[in-house]
Amino acid sequence: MAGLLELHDVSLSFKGVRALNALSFSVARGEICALIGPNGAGKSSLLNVINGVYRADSGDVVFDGERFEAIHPFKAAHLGIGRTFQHNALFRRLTVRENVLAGISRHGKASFLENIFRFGRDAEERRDFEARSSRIISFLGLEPYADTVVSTLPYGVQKRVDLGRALSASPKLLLLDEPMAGMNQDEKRDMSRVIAEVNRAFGTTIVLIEHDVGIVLGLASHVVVLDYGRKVADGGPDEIRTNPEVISAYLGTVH
Ligand SMILES: Nc1ncnc2c1ncn2[C@@H]1O[C@H](COP(=O)(O)OP(=O)(O)OP(=O)(O)O)[C@@H](O)[C@H]1O
Repeated sequence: MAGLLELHDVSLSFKGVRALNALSFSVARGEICALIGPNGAGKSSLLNVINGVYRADSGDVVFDGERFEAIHPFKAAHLGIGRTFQHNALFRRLTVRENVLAGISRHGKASFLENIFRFGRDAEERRDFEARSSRIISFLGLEPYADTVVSTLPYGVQKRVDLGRALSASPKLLLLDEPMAGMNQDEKRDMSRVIAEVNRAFGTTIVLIEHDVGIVLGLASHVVVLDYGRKVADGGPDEIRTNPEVISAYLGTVH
């Protein structure tokens, strides 16, 4: 069966630096796929090609049966590709609820400001958005912070808010760029549990970048290992865990 996301021979260079080199793999509907590999391997560049921030030099991307060589990020979002960034894409002076509402509003008739400040054309739509944002906030365990300004929250909580913002648009595919970066082990375990719950409860297909291999092998059902823009391994966590080349080159000792 065709994957929700398929990459065919995707290459991308920056002034002679090959960020992605004829990369092909497929992400099945409903799976959690982790991208791992050393710094500079091409992981973020790949997410940027998938959601249209970068245009591949060659190759193509097929998302949900639709093939594209280049896509605008707004179109990607409209097709159902959601995204978080290494550095959160949050409105730092707005509250958690307002940030989640902002993610939803992008897909509505009323403007973001109309929804935030509760004026505007479509009261029914606004009530629906507010109910959806409350459900997401509750699902992510963010209720205690719902009316708190984002910039005052601990980093780990902000990462969860960013996940809520991306989730609010009900994406089919969620791209998470280092959702656990800068977290301690307890925060990572919490975030990992939340990501698994999102995947299970909403059936959202997830592609994530994470450096902590222990966390990745416990969370992902599919792991793609990159180095210098090339794919060096592609399989289930057990396959990756026991791949001698992967262990010696990228993972070190895995427990
Ligand atoms: N906008 C850019 N301009 C120039 N070079 C870039 C740009 N983005 C990425 N690169 C280069 O492309 C290569 C792949 O970078 P990329 O950020 O995709 O790797 P990564 O695996 O995400 O690394 P990290 O784990 O450090 O985030 C690197 O050599 C990087 O320097």
